[in-house]
Amino acid sequence: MMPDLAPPQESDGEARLAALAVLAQHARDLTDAVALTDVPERELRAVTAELAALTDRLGAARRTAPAQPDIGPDGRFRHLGNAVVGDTNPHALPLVIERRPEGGVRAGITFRPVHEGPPGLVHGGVSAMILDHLLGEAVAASGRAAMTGTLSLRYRKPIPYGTPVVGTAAVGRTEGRKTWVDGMIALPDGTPLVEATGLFITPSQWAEVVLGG
Ligand SMILES: CCCCC/C=C\C/C=C\C/C=C\C/C=C\CCCC(=O)SCCNC(=O)CCNC(=O)[C@H](O)C(C)(C)COP(=O)(O)OP(=O)(O)OC[C@H]1O[C@@H](n2cnc3c(N)ncnc32)[C@H](O)[C@@H]1OP(=O)(O)O
Repeated sequence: MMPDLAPPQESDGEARLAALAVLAQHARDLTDAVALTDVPERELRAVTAELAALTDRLGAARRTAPAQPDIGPDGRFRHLGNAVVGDTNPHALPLVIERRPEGGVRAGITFRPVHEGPPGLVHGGVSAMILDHLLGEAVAASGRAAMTGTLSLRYRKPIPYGTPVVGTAAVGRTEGRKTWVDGMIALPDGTPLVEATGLFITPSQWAEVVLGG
């Protein structure tokens, strides 16, 4: 059995979810502003007090988990609370993933200063997270659903933040519940920056629905 999609919470009207997505975007902008601010200490303390009050207001009604996967108004699977693609998750870039007509997936990515690893460059763990997700989406685009079993990365060149790069992934081969997937993050001219290969496993409990037995 596949995990059931969560029944929508009564308060999850589309207008509220759209408002939450706007709030999440402001929270992303806030994290960038925090990472880059150079205002004096007194101003930092004043902003901190205002933020603490806002955190309390949002916490007045609090769930135990972010938005769970559901089917959006366009009839497509979505996961608004996901750390990579979730519109209502401030941690998400959020990545917008297209399915390519020739197979596989593609996403334009612009990393931000909050993704800093080596000075001035993107953290390798952040690019690994993005590639993990892209590989998983390529598996889903091929008509399967699976979890990462192994993920192997080759960091060829550092990724600059602030400049657009491109992520791609496509399924290589399948064998029973196993799906091998390759992907990369590259410059727009195709120069590879990080290459990934992963083995994704369809959990035995999902196999009947996903693979027909
Ligand atoms: C993640 C999606 C959730 C949403 C689901 C709903 C709908 C899906 C639709 C769309 C989704 C769209 C996009 C998804 C996007 C992103 C994906 C993000 C991916 C992640 O971020 S996901 C988190 C990290 N991931 C884990 O948290 C996995 C933890 N783990 C487990 O949950 C189990 O461990 C599991 C399921 C891996 C296997 O469990 P199992 O019981 O089903 O399989 P079993 O043990 O029977 O092994 C069968 C054969 O696979 C081999 N095998 C097993 N495990 C292996 C491994 N790790 N490496 C190499 N080979 C392995 C065995 O050696 C055997 O091989 P053999 O048959 O040859 O002997």
